[in-house]
Amino acid sequence: MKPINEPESMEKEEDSEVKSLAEFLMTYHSEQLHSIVVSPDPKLHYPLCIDFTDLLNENSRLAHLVLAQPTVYLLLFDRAAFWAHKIVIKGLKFGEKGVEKKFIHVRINICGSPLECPETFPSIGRVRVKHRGILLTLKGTVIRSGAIKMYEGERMYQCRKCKHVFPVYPELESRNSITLPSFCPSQRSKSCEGSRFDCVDESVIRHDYQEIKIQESTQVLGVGVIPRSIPVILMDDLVDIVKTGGNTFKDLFSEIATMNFICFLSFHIDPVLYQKEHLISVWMGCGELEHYGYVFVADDITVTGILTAKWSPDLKDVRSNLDPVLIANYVRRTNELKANIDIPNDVIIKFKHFWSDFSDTPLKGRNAILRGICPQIFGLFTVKLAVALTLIGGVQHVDASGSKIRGESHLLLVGDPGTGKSQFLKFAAKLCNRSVITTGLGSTSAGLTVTAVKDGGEWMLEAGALVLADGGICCIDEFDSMREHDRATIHEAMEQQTISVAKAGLVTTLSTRTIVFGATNPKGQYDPDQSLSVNTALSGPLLSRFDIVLVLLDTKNPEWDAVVSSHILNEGESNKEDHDEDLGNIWTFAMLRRYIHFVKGYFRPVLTKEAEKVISSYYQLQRRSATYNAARTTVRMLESLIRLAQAHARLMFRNEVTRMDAIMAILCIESSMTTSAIVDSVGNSLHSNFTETPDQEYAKQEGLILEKLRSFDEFSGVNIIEGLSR
Ligand SMILES: Nc1ncnc2c1ncn2[C@@H]1O[C@H](COP(=O)(O)OP(=O)(O)OP(=O)(O)O)[C@@H](O)[C@H]1O
Ligand SMILES: [Zn+2]
Repeated sequence: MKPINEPESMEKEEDSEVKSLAEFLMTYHSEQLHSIVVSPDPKLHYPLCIDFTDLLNENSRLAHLVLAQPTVYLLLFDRAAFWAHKIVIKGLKFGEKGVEKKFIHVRINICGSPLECPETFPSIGRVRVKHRGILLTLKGTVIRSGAIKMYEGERMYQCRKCKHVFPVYPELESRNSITLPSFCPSQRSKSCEGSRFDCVDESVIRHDYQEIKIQESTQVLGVGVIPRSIPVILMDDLVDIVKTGGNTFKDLFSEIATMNFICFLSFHIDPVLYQKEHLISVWMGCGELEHYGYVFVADDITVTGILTAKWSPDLKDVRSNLDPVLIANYVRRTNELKANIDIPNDVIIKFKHFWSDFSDTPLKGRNAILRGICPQIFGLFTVKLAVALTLIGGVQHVDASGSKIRGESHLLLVGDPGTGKSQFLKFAAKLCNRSVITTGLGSTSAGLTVTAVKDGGEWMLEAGALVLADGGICCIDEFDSMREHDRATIHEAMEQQTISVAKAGLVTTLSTRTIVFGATNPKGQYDPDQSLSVNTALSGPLLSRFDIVLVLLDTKNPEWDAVVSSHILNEGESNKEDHDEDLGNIWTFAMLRRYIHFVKGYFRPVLTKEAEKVISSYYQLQRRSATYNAARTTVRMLESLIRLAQAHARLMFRNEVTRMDAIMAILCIESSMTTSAIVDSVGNSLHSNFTETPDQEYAKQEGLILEKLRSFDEFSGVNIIEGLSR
């Protein structure tokens, strides 16, 4: 049985389009064709990726036809690829073995082409009927992934009268029904008029099939706009290409297949056993998955495909709708791309020059950077330092017992209304390349963590804010308003950075390597005599997951009010406080974003002995001091001190954690304690301001802290953090 792509003969078919497309492929993609030809397996579906820009340059007429009539021209392109690979087989060098393939799919990458325009690249919420049938590109985060199924695609029919054989394609819109032509499509000179056709045995082509759902990123929406989502159909080599709460299933299955596990990966409710070389849907409890180190990430993807529509399933008492759906032709995962904010060399040289200018007054240089954080907010030095350290974070490592200690810090602002919390949340979200801004209740039904939803009779997992922000930051306003079920799962999400799910038969583990930046108002009037738990209605264990908790009390402070009001009123003239203008010009938002990204990726600071001694003494002092707050003086505090000290070293553009970094980490923790153990001046972070001589100020603070630690006899004691900070 010749495969569907096989034109009877290029000459007879007079199919000049196929010929031109085949020539284009031979010119631009001979290596891909060659590697397809020498691959051994004739039954697999092979992708052949082309750049739309090349096609546009080579043959703009054809490029526009592919854009306007992709349903026809993508099929012609596949036939052209099939034809071209046969030519390559004929042209193989002596001794090279080529295997004829049945399925080659041309995949169109529009990246960098003029197609990246609103017309052909709208946001998901702007998709309309006018986009139906053209080659469309959408961008979003994978929030759901359905079971992997088999789909009966094209098949051959034969005319009873003239024996002409022709392909018939099922229509997705009408639930893959087959519509036969009313008359024989044979184009022989004498038309046949036949109207009765038989399906040719064994001619049905079956495809791997998977349905996912992508949601537009909340970052590109205005505040309060509901993120839209759209189903996407993946077929053949595109199945499993994205991860949503699931590693690339292929690696997972091939590993399990070799282990001959017959269990069912809980994503697929209807276990379907494919042949070994395809996929074995397998049961697998999350324990085993986690045991094999499979934790999961929601992918940001760009999908190019054909927009069509599909009737929703017939469900009792539920109206059937014609839902838009995108049939994917090409999928590009962009999280890795997004992760690499481009930092040209000349910018790195600027960073180095900046620090060489401040080699004598390093904290003055640091404060110039901190002033770039939320410049519209006056003062709040402690908050700006905490935001910077939280965004930069520490170094993830594995401790002596083999468990992973997170590198990401978490920050909570507890403040009266109007103290600038939301401004900091929004600014921090913009500084990160991957961020989700939400409220404690969560902006979708999935809330903060994850939820199981029934879609077309099939259970799926829908990722919540923390899963969608994996690898970035999740800014949560009204943190205390989260749902009960989120309160339970967020503990694991913030510390172990995973969410174990066991809902509706779905058992898996999702990854949440996310910075959590929360903001909440105190419960009623903040009572300094009460613990943080009482003032925030957040449990001690949940509070202990935050490296820093800053309290912003709008206590009446006349000179502070005068300074802030004059700052706000003069905002129009100069957006900078009175300090060196050119410093403000260096640390623009873009430079700050690049700096944070650079120091986070470039430095892996290790604690010096001095820093270890200061941190371990402070921790032991805390454990013994009368005012210590049990909920916050746990080993977690020790890990926080190390993370913050490492983050401060990175902020200072250094690869080792000095005593200064350790003391800065202590000052941050002290600010969190509200009732400080050793530094009296902290407490209400709202009125912390930048000083003109930070280096001199620091020398005083350092003396004070070391004095307290020295008086504490453990200062020369056993160093308890040896090995913690590797
Ligand atoms: N120190 C400050 N300097 C300049 N502007 C400030 C300062 N503090 C607050 N503001 C201004 O007050 C307004 C309120 O800020 P914001 O909305 O962030 O407060 P909030 O703490 O989030 O309030 P709520 O708790 O009600 O959400 C903003 O316009 C902000 O710019
Ligand atoms: Zn016929």
